[in-house]
Amino acid sequence: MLLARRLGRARHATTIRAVSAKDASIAYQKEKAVESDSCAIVDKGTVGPYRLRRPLKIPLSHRGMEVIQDPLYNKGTAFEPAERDRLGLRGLLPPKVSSMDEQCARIMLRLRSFEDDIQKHMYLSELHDRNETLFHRVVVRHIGELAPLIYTPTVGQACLEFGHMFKRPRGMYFSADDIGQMNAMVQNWPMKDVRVVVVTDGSRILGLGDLGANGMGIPIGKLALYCAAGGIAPHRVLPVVVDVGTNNVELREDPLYLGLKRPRLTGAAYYEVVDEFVTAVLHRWPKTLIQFEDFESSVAQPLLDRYRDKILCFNDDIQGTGATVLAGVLACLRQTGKTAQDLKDQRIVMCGAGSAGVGVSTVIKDAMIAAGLSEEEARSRFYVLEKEGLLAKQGMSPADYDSLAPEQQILAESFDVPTAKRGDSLLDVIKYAKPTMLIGASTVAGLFTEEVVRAFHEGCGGKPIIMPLSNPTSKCEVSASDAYAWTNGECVFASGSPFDPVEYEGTKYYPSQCNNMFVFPGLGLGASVAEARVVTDAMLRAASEACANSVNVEEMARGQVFPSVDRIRDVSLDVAVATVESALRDGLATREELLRPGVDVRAFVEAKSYFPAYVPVVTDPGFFDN
Ligand SMILES: NC(=O)c1ccc[n+]([C@@H]2O[C@H](COP(=O)([O-])OP(=O)(O)OC[C@H]3O[C@@H](n4cnc5c(N)ncnc54)[C@H](O)[C@@H]3O)[C@@H](O)[C@H]2O)c1
Ligand SMILES: O=C(O)C[C@H](O)C(=O)O
Ligand SMILES: [Mg+2]
Repeated sequence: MLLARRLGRARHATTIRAVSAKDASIAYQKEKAVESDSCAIVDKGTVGPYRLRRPLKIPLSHRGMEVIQDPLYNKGTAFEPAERDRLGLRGLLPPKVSSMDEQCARIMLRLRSFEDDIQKHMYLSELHDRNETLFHRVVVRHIGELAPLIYTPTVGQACLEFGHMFKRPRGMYFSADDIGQMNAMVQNWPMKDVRVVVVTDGSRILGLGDLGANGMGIPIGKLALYCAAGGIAPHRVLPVVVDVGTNNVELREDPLYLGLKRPRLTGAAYYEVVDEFVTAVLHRWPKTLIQFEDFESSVAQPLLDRYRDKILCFNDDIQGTGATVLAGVLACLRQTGKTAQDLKDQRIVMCGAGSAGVGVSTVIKDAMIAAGLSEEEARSRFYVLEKEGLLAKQGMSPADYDSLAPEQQILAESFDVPTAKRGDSLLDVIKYAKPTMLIGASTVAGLFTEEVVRAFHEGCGGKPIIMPLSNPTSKCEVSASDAYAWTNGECVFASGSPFDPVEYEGTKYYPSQCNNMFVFPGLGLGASVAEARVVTDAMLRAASEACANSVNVEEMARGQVFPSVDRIRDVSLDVAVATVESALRDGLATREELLRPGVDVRAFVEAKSYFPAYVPVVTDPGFFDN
């Protein structure tokens, strides 16, 4: 809490409402209804009237308390009588055997009794540490309600307070002090078949800056979505922090900080650590997908360039976000009866020239070229701003221009308003460029002021599209209620962090959430199931189109350009199938079963995706073969 106070936040009071027997009964009935309404459990072992559930094997030595204390095997009060005898659990649990419905009801009842989101986050992470199957089942059932608690925006607060709230470790830490040891260290992870690694160096955690080793909350949150939304089994995921120090002086001075208390490594020494980590991971798990997450911009693109053609990896903030925003843009065109070809007519003001701003602009620019524009024409439709105003070669010193990354140089070179110059303000750019889309990846809360939004609306000549992508909510460029009010309810609004529906002058508006959560779980599932060699732009484009097409009729009618988060599991399946099909088309899938003629890709991906359900637990010496 010390850090939270230093950063100006109030200490969280734990407020819990009392729960009665009547509340418990209502909660249980609701759980049963949710199950029959929306969760058709695919029990892959069901044959006629017999339920043959493939057992989960655990080491012979695992008995009694050890089973209860292992979150991958624990079922808590749901262990059946025969299992209680078989595993030495009799007497270690209360006599009543709970159903999963009852357990879910208990969790939700307790969760809803907390008033504070960070308390809810902690309660869920304790469940995660105690019973993974139940955690993921609750998340799958209540994803719309729980995603903002286990992921953005609450995960941002959890990272800020990580060192102070720390209870037990999850994932692995590879630090600069481990150089030379990493190949041995990976052997310490107990799971044999890791398929997805999400790694951060903690240097740019959401819009909160350098949080060092406290950034671990991000890979944990992303991988929770991989399991619940993407259908990757929990024993196949690994959250990682590569700790090369932190430039956050407050953290270095905090006695409770858990990472290396020294300035970040840079240059060759930095890349040496990341290279050793990547090599070690792939040495033990050659089929693993590595997702780079929340690396600050000066290393994000160089790391991507270093690995993208050699190993199965992607950078979520550059590529995942690019694919996601393009999906939103394609859905906006669909909303107004247009097609991808009409991308040609868009003019875009992007606030932010970091990984997200440049990644998104590059992806949309390439889509414009695919729609028929020349490279030069497509470039000229983008006005990218940074802290110092418009990023433009004109008006920039040659030295400053040379210091830009190549992707930034491309976006700074030509404009369809030729008088555009370095440092022009957002308001000026809006007035002369008359964009059709205003996107924020600046980390600056309130950047889209009333004056800016009204000028944008006036000049855009149609429905203004506003996408404030910065996370968490405290960094968002404009709130949904302000955006609707300042455009007389006419805008299409899609933000990185979620907003509740807005009532404006008697009409209800449904903001969309434009977050890479709609792409990375499905992209990762698809790339992993296909055992793809690499992640290509074509796979990302296919993922993007699948996401755009998954917005259903009701969502379209409500003005949404992204699906509701409640449907993220279905969307991820569509994205995964599109990813696999793209990999197959380009000869990049190596999974043998997928290479057979006439294979039903959707059925295959569905069959491979994890659904959290209890299966019988048996002891077996072949434990690691699961
Ligand atoms: N919604 C999503 O899916 C998603 C995905 C990735 C990133 N993001 C969010 O986008 C934000 C940016 O991420 P990043 O990695 O690019 O960060 P970054 O720190 O690398 O980049 C921020 C950029 O904003 C610019 N900036 C600062 N003040 C500005 C101002 N007043 N006007 C215009 N530009 C300004 C900076 O110069 C810099 O170029 C973060 O908040 C992140 O959480 C959202
Ligand atoms: O983590 C998110 O919510 C999206 C994105 O990856 C980000 O860094 O903001
Ligand atoms: Mg990120």
